[in-house]
Amino acid sequence: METILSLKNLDKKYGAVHAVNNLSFDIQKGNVYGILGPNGSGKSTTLGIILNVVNRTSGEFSWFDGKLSTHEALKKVGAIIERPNFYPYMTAVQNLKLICTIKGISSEKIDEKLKTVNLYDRRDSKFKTFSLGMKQRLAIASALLNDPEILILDEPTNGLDPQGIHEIRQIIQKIASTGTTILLASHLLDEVEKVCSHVVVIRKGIKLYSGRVDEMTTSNGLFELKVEENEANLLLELEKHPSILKVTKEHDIVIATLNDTLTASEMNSFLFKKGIVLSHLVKRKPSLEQQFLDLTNNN
Ligand SMILES: Nc1ncnc2c1ncn2[C@@H]1O[C@H](COP(=O)(O)OP(=O)(O)OP(=O)(O)O)[C@@H](O)[C@H]1O
Repeated sequence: METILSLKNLDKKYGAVHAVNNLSFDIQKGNVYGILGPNGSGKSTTLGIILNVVNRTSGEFSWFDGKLSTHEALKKVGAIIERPNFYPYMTAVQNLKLICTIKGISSEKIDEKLKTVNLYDRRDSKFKTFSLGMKQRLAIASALLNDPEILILDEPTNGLDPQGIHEIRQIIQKIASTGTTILLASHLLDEVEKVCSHVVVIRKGIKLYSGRVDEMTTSNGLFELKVEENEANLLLELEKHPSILKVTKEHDIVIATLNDTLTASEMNSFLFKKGIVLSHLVKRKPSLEQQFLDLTNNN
């Protein structure tokens, strides 16, 4: 697997504020990564360091297995880390042409990138007529003009309405499906869950977890159960089962949290043999939100 970016023991202090604390992780080609953390956890600072706009205090980072200097590597990176400045009285196409001229890149990809972000029909409209969501989509088009290996976005849906958020997330998924690696910073669990395959969870600059979103905890999940009669017997049998860590109640539903793997049919058949007939049985994984809270609490 090709490593696009590698961070090793990266550290950044702003005076007494330890914004990034000994942070290490790798970004592999073709995945969608989220840096997830609450406000002030060091996400923007981390992105600033790898894009050479913030100086690190210590530690290392290397692009493309260290084969290229950071300056050369950044030509293969598309990034939006601030609200971009476009000219309000120029059209979408005119703005993108100007960016191509400034960056010294060919303007032949402008139409293709406008199509990617669903702005082709509005290509000749002035920037000042665009909604916030359209402005953000034009920014993404501008970051794609050089066909980057990796697209970096800082809080890409901040300030947008639900429709705008949905559009941006769809576009990110579309870009990822063409093989472009993506790294986005977000404080929204929901966003990372919907868009990313991998996540680096940070709090106060410290990494709490990095890995696949769907393997964020080793939790075995839980069962929701209900019986029409003799609930006391159900509780008793569940408490005796070796794969069950704890038994609690939420309204009229019994929750059995697992400490080992157990399928719904195994659970059903175990209880049936004990003479217990269930009226409700659902197996659930804890939500990402719960997993995130568990991680931050445990650390
Ligand atoms: N230029 C700066 N000077 C001093 N402190 C800074 C500076 N930039 C960031 N910080 C501090 O570093 C910490 C991390 O900030 P950073 O912006 O990287 O976090 P973040 O996770 O991106 O948060 P947000 O989503 O709110 O931008 C915060 O405590 C912040 O106040």
